[in-house]
Amino acid sequence: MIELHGVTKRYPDGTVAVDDFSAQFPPHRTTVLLGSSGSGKTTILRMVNRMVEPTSGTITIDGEDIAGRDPVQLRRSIGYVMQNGGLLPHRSVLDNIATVPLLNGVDKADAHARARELMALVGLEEKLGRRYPSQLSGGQQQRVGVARGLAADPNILLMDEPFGAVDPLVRRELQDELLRIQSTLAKTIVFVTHDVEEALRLGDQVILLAQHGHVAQRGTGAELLGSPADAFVADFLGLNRGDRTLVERDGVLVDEHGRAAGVLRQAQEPS
Ligand SMILES: Nc1ncnc2c1ncn2[C@@H]1O[C@H](COP(=O)(O)OP(=O)(O)OP(=O)(O)O)[C@@H](O)[C@H]1O
Repeated sequence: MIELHGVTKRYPDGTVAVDDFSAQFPPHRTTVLLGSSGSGKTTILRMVNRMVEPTSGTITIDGEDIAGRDPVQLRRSIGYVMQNGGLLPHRSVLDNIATVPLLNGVDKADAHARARELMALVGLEEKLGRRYPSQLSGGQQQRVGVARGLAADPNILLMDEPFGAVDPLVRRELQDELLRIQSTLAKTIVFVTHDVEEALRLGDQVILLAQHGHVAQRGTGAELLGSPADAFVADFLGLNRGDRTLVERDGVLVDEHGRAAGVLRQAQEPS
């Protein structure tokens, strides 16, 4: 369990990105931080692996305050996937995936063998392993990013708008792939997005943020849709927008004409 208690981040220029944020990210579940640009999602995510240090407040992982952990060791123990993959341009796909195991001292042959397994897991053909990132499509690069995040077999995977830069069809494929992977690996995932549909599809828990990391509402997607806390939440979720009223029916979002407008993630036990 990842727990944040009264966490505030004030950047050196005085910007209060996150103000008194508290939350729990339960194990083996996907928590989505949903919010518009500048609401503090990335800052919250990066405080979990100490890429950003909180100004005040406490973050614990399984009850242990991470302020007492070695930051480099902590960072390497947590998977991190960022928008555009964040791949190293002059390293092959295999080397990119193997980055953290290699840093951890795993020998190259073993690290590459593991990288090849992960390529299969995320749906990449083995022959792509010798290519450089620029020789891949955007969707393939994102798959490499996911494989790299999983390479050290972390319990926790932080994902920062990982599918934001690809077209809607590929985005949907990548979401499906993540759901499939998560149904077997059952990692503790924290996933940042500003896309409502993506949040509803992927999140076991959705935390909708207003500015400064203020929690507008948290719950399952169905809870947010079924009883939005206020006008901001309803508006953000696209409920009651003009002539469009979306309701949830058996896990599917439908409009007033009964047309499907999206799919909700069903809470399920990982197998
Ligand atoms: N290094 C920094 N120095 C100063 N201000 C920062 C820094 N990083 C982020 N901010 C500010 O903190 C606030 C929250 O930013 P953050 O990137 O956490 O939001 P976000 O919700 O992830 O946004 P986006 O979806 O655009 O990535 C914004 O006002 C941003 O300008």
